[in-house]
Formats: sequence, C-alpha cells, structure tokens
Amino acid sequence: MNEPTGHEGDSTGYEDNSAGYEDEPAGYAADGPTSTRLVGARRDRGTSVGSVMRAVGVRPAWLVVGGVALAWGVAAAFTASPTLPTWLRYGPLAVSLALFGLPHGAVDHLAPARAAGHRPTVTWLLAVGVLYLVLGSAYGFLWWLLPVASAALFVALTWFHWGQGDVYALDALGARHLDGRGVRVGTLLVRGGLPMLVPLLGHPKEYRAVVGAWVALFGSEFDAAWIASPTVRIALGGGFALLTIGTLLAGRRRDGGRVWLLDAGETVLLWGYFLLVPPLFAIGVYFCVWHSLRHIARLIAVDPASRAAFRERGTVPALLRTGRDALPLTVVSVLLLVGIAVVGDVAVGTQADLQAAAALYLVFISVLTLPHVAIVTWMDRAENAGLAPLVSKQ
Ligand SMILES: CC1=C(/C=C/C(C)=C/C=C/C(C)=C/C=O)C(C)(C)CCC1
Ligand SMILES: [Fe+2]
Repeated sequence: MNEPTGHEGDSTGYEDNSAGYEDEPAGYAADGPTSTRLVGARRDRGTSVGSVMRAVGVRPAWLVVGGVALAWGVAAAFTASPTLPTWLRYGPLAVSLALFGLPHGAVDHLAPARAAGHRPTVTWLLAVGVLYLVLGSAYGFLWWLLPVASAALFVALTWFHWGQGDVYALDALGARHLDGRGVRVGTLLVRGGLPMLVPLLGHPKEYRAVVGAWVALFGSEFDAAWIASPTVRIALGGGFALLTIGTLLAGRRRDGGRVWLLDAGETVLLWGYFLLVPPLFAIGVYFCVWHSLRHIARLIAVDPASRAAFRERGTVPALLRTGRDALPLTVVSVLLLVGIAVVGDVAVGTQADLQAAAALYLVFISVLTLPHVAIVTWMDRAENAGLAPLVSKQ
C-alpha cells in the first residue's frame, strides 16, 4: 500500500480507501511481559513516532519551559521577589484558547479511530459526540451540586491525564526503563504531580486563590486553609520528593540509558519550574507547549496524512494539517465559552474580573477534560500505551 499524501474530500477528510489505515491497532511492539516499546507509528515507512515526538513534543517544550525557568531564576537573583504584570500572568491561558491548548482536544472526534488504525466514520463521530454530551453535562451538573469535590476531581483528573501524556511521550521516544509496573505507575504519578502538586509547595496563596475562584463561580467558598499550612506542604513535598527520587532510581536500575537521562532531566527541570514560576502563568505555558504539543505529536503520528506531511514537508506543515482538523471544534468551543461568559455576566475589565474569567475558562476545560481523558485512555488501550500494558499483560 502506498503512503497517502494529504487526502482531502469527504466529511472525514478522506476521499478513498487507501489512506494508510490498517484494520488493526499498531504502533507498539511488545518485547517483554510488560513492555510497550514504541517502534514506529504503525510500522510506518520512514517516519517513527519518536522523530515526531522529538521535533514537536520535546524540543519546543524544553526551549520554552527551560527558557522561562532560566529567566525567572535570573530575575529572582536580581530582584528580591519578582512579579509578573497582569497581562503576562493570564497571557498563556488566553493563548491556549487558540494555540495548542484547547485545539489539542478538538481532534478527539477523529483521534480514537486513527489510533485504532481505522478511518473516522460518522459512527465514530457520533460515539465521541454522545460521550462528550453525557460525561460533560454530568460533570457540569456535579460542579453545580458539589463545587469543592468537583474542584478536587479536576485536579486529580489532570494529575492522571498529564501523567499519562508524559508516559506516552517517553514510550514514543523509546523508553526501556518504564517496563516495570512500579516505575510505570510511579512515573505517571510523578509527571502528573509536577504541575498539580509542586505549585502548592512554593505558591500556596495563589494555589488557594485559583481553586477558590473556581468554586466561587458556584457561590461556594474554598476554606481549606490547611492545604497551604507549612506542615502539610512539607509533608506533601517531602513525600512527593521521595516518590520522584525512588521512581527515577528504580527506572535507572531497569535501564539507565539515553531516555532515562531525558526523563530525569525533564523531571528536575519541571520541579524547579513549578516551584519557582507563579502557578497560573507556569501552568498556562506548560499546558500549551508541554502537554498539548506532546499530544499533538501523537495526533500527527496516528494520522497517515499528517505523518506524510511531517515526513515530506516538515514540522510546520504537519502542525497545520492537524490544526485544520482541530479548527471546527476549537471555534465551536470558544463560541460556547463566550456564550456562557455572556449569560453568566463574566467581564474582563478589572483584576477580579480577570480572575473570574480565568476560573470560568478552567471550569469549562474541566468539563471537556473528563470525556477527553476517557478518549485518551481508550487510545492508550488501542495502542497498548500508558497504563494499558499493566492491565492487558496481567
Ligand atoms: C491553573 C492552576 C491550577 C490548576 C490547573 C488545572 C487543573 C488545569 C487543567 C487543565 C487541563 C486538564 C487541560 C487539558 O488537558 C492549580 C494547580 C490548581 C493551582 C495553580 C494554578
Ligand atoms: Fe490532553
């Protein structure tokens, strides 16, 4: 079968049956009892998912997150307590509405079929639509009913999802040290905990304020002063540091090669980054250039047309090709969010307004995140990635 080059045509973007789909999930080759080493997106000729991941998911993330961490470190060395102007603090979150962040989930209607080696059909689109409708509205209702529990669920869900995304990326790069159950689960918990827990250690006030703003949208208050108390933070930070060190050491014992070194380097970078940089800004940047770009690399790798664009024309054409898939539902999502903001009378004039607008956006994201996580977990099963090998190889 020939590799397709940019098929266009019917509603799913394909005009014939030679789009490079095979009726089997692929991309991973098992080489041990719990192993899921990725050996190239569905035995593709010439493009491995590893090269897409390096170009799209790893290099830009290091450049931006490393650059921000460095800039903040330098600023902190020269000023006692550096602060960010308001526009910059909310900037990355605002950018994520259009660039990488929100769009990374707006391909969910096409991605699971592609991950399973199928062409997206109307049945796939309907199934994803119903899933979004059911899980999204259930979670929206839960926010209204139990805001504080819903906020906790959002943090827990993101912890899992961002951890699962990084485990996928490490597998894509050819990690051999994640073959064991403990290291795989530990790595997921460490990678997810870096953005979800570490900001609390260095910036407890802002952490509480952000979560407080979510529940305030529903007329509730987030008291929980205890989570910001030094004792709790020292205990949580100490426990998480032990988990980080234990997981990295256990991984090195399995295989201390190149990808382990990258894993260790990223872990140290993210520890420093989330400890130092103000959380809202740090998470906004991370959401765009770390989590979303790594997922977009995956989207490119599972789509024959994007993969061909990457191989033949490079990174930017491949991103544009995936961006085209993401455009319609990104526009629908932004319109929906603006509609909710108008009905809810959320403005963006003052500082307090901005805090409420950012809270509305994050709660909106949470409602989309529940079905998104279900879909990515389903994709992990189809590609035998994430935690799936631990379940399938028992
Ligand atoms: C902003 C922020 C927080 C949480 C952000 C979350 C939970 C974002 C989730 C985004 C998702 C799930 C995007 C889609 O993949 C914390 C850590 C509570 C406090 C510090 C500031
Ligand atoms: Fe995601």
